Amino acid sequence: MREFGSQSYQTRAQARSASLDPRTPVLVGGGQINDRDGGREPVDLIADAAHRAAAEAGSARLLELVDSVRIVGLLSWKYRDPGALVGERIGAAPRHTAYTGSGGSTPQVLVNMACEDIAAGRSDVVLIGGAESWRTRMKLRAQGIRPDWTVQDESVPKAPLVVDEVPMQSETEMRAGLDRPAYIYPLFEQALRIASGRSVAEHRDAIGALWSGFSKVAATNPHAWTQREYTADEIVTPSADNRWIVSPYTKLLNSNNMVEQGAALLLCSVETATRLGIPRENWVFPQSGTESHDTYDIAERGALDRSPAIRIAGARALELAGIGVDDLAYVDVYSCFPSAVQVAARELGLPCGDPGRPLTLTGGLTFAGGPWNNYSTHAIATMATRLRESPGSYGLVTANSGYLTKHAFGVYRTEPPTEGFRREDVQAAVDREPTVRAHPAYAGPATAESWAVLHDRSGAPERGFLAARTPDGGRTLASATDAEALDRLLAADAAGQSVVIAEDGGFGFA
Ligand SMILES: CC(=O)SCCNC(=O)CCNC(=O)[C@H](O)C(C)(C)COP(=O)(O)OP(=O)(O)OC[C@H]1O[C@@H](n2cnc3c(N)ncnc32)[C@H](O)[C@@H]1OP(=O)(O)O
Repeated sequence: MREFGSQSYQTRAQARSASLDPRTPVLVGGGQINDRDGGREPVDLIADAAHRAAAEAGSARLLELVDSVRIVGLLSWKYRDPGALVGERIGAAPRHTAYTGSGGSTPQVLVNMACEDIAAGRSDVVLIGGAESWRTRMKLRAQGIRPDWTVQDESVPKAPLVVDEVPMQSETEMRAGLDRPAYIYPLFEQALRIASGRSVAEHRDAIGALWSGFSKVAATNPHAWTQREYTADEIVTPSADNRWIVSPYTKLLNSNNMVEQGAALLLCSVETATRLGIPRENWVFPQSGTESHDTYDIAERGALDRSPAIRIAGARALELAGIGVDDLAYVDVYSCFPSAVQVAARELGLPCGDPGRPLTLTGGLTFAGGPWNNYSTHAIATMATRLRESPGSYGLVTANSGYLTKHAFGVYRTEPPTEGFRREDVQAAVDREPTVRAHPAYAGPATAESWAVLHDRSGAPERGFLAARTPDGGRTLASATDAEALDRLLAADAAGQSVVIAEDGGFGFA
C-alpha cells in the first residue's frame, strides 16, 4: 500500500531532496488565462499567464531571473520574436528566446528540451508559453479590421525555430482536398468503428459518452472555456447550435479554436528553486520525455486506427520513468477529436471510460478549449497543480501534432527521478513498423476502407472523403461531391465496397 501524502512519506521525501543534484530540472509553476472579454494580443496573455505561474510557484523574483523564453507557434498573430516581447512584459532580460513551428505536441517537446538544457546548465530559469486570441482575430477579420497589435520591425531578428512545423500537406492528401484536421480525424473515427465491429448507432453512442465525460471534467475546471456538462445525446445530435461538420462529427466533437486563452510554465534548477525559497511542495519533477512521429502522409499508415509512434514512444516514456501504465494516477491524453483519444488510449493500454482515471484533466480541446498549438501547455499546468495535491503520484501528458502525426510524452511527479530526467527520441524503432504504399495519383479499381462526409452550414452533405485500398495493398485518398456517392456514404456501411478512383482524385461506387 502506497503512502502518498502521508506524514512519513513527506519526511522521507524531504530527506531525499537534500542529496539532489542541484541541476535537476523542476516545474515550479503554471498559469492559465481565459480572456473572455477578448481583444488582447497573444504576448499580453502569455505575460499574464507567466505572472500567474510565478504566483503559483510562490516567488515574485522568479520572473526577473528567466533567462530563456520559449514560445509555442502562434496562429492569431505573427511576431518575429514573441519571447523578447514577453520578456519585456515580465521584467526579465532573457539571454535566449525561441519559437516553434505549428504542432500540438510542441509544448511537451519544449518541456523536454528545457529539462535537458537546465540539467546541462545551458539555461537556469525557462519560461514556456503560448496563447491565442483567435476569437477576436476572426471577429475583426470578418469586419475587414486588422488589430492594432505589436509589430516588430525588421531590425528585430527572428527567434530561432527550435521545433519544426509538422508537414500536413502530402500529395495524396491534397488531391482529395484533405487539407485540415477537421476533415481527417473523422476518417480515423470511421476506421475505429469498423475495427470495433460496432454499428454506426452504437459507435455514435460510444463517442457521445466519451465526450460527455470530457465535458463533465471541463465543468469543474476553472480554466475551461466551456464549463458545462453536456449529455452524450446533446453532443452527437446535430442541431442549430451543434451543426454537422464532417460526419460522424458534429461541432461538439471538434476541437474549439474560437477561444482567447494563454498558458505558461516556469521551470528552473533545484538549486535556483532552493535559493529563491520556492516551497518544496510546489516542486514537480519531469521524470521522462519521449518523442516520435507516424508517417507524415496518412495514406502510408499501416492502419488508420493505429499509431505505432504512440505505442512505442508512450511505452518508452513510462519505462524511462521506471513505471507501468497502472502506476499512473493521472493522465491527460491529447484530445482534439474523439478518434485521437481512442487511438492513443488503446496504444497506451489505458481503458476509455474508467471513472477512477479519466483520460483528461482539463476537459479537452472541445470543452476546456483548443487554442491551436497551445492546448498542452494548459494540460501540463493542470497536471502540475493536480500532482501537487497528490504528492508522490505519477502523471502522464500526451501531446499530438497534425493528423495523429507527431507525438510527445511527459511523465511528471513531485518526487525527483532516481536517474535524473531522461529524454529519448524513439524514431528509429517507429520507422521499423510496417507502413503501406501511398498512391498520390492512382486511378482504377479500389476498395473502400474509411470515409467521412463534409456538410455545409445548412446541414446538407457537400463532399465525401474516402480512404481506399488499391489492389497492390497500398492506399489512396479521394473525394466526391455527386449526390449518388454522398448518399451511399451516408446511407450504407461502405466498408469493403468496390469503388473506382478517377485521375483527378474523384471516385464513384462500382
Ligand atoms: C493536432 C490538433 O490539435 S488538430 C486540431 C486543430 N484544431 C482544429 O482543427 C479546429 C477544428 N474546429 C474548427 O475549425 C471549428 O470549431 C469548426 C469549423 C468546427 C466550427 O467553427 P465555426 O464554423 O466557427 O462554428 P459555427 O459558426 O457553427 O458556430 C459558432 C459558435 O460556436 C462556437 N464554436 C465553434 N467551434 C466550436 C466547437 N468546436 N465546439 C464548441 N463550440 C464551438 C463559437 O465560439 C461560436 O459561439 P458564439 O456564437 O457563442 O460566439
